Amino acid sequence: MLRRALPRALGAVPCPRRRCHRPCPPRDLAVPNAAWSDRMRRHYGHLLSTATREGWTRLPSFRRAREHRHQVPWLAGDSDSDGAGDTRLFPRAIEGDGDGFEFAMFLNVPKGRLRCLCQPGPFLEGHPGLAHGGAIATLVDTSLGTLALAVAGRVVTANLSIDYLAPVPLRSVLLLEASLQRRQGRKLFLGCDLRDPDGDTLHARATGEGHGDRGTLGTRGHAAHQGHR
Ligand SMILES: CCCCCCCCCCCC(=O)SCCNC(=O)CCNC(=O)[C@H](O)C(C)(C)COP(=O)(O)OP(=O)(O)OC[C@H]1O[C@@H](n2cnc3c(N)ncnc32)[C@H](O)[C@@H]1OP(=O)(O)O
Repeated sequence: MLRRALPRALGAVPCPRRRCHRPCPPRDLAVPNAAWSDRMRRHYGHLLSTATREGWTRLPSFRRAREHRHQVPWLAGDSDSDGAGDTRLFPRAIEGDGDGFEFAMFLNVPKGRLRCLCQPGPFLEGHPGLAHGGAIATLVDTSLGTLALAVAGRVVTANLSIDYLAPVPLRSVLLLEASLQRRQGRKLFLGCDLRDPDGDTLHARATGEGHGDRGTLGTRGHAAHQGHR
């Protein structure tokens, strides 16, 4: 008891690495939690109702890449070498609700589009009170990567270019709208805008290039995402 009370009395903060090692079923993290702001919840509700009406798919999101294998069998690479290790999908590496990336993605494969609603948390700080450019790049890469995987199967990011146009305050709400622009052989060209969904602010604009394995750019991703909601 003294061991717990003493650090508290000395003002110690809880360790941010709150890691759970107990075996438990994968938890879908792309749903509202107590750390989501009212704005985040409102936009999520709107996207969800639009999704149902207009044929978009809400993507579940898990802590580990392996937990996505039923959706995206080619996501985790060719090796099982990480099988026994304690790995995390990078944007899900921060465990406290609201501390890192809170996001939910909606996909429309026939239209070649993806929307990612996001609330960057306080552990993504760059300049005081603002999101780090690398955190924004992570959001962009994850969104473009997810869209590329969905439409084309096994793809890796070959190139990413981001124009940072306006700073992103921590805990703000952002809407990233991504689209597949064109295909050229094994190459996919994608782009996205990152905006304040309630205002005029365009925070970032990015383009990315995904490259597929020889012979894999086809309709595998499309088939894998059919009927997944
Ligand atoms: C629901 C899901 C939830 C889960 C969602 C999780 C989503 C996660 C998404 C994460 C995405 C990532 O971070 S992926 C990780 C980061 N990316 C990587 O590690 C990729 C590492 N790089 C590579 O593997 C390779 O370099 C490739 C595949 C990109 C290229 O290899 P290659 O195909 O053998 O290359 P090569 O024959 O030399 O060149 C082929 C053509 O590509 C061009 N080319 C080669 N490299 C590049 C380049 N970097 N940028 C532009 N163009 C390039 C060449 O000029 C040539 O053009 P031409 O002469 O034909 O015109």
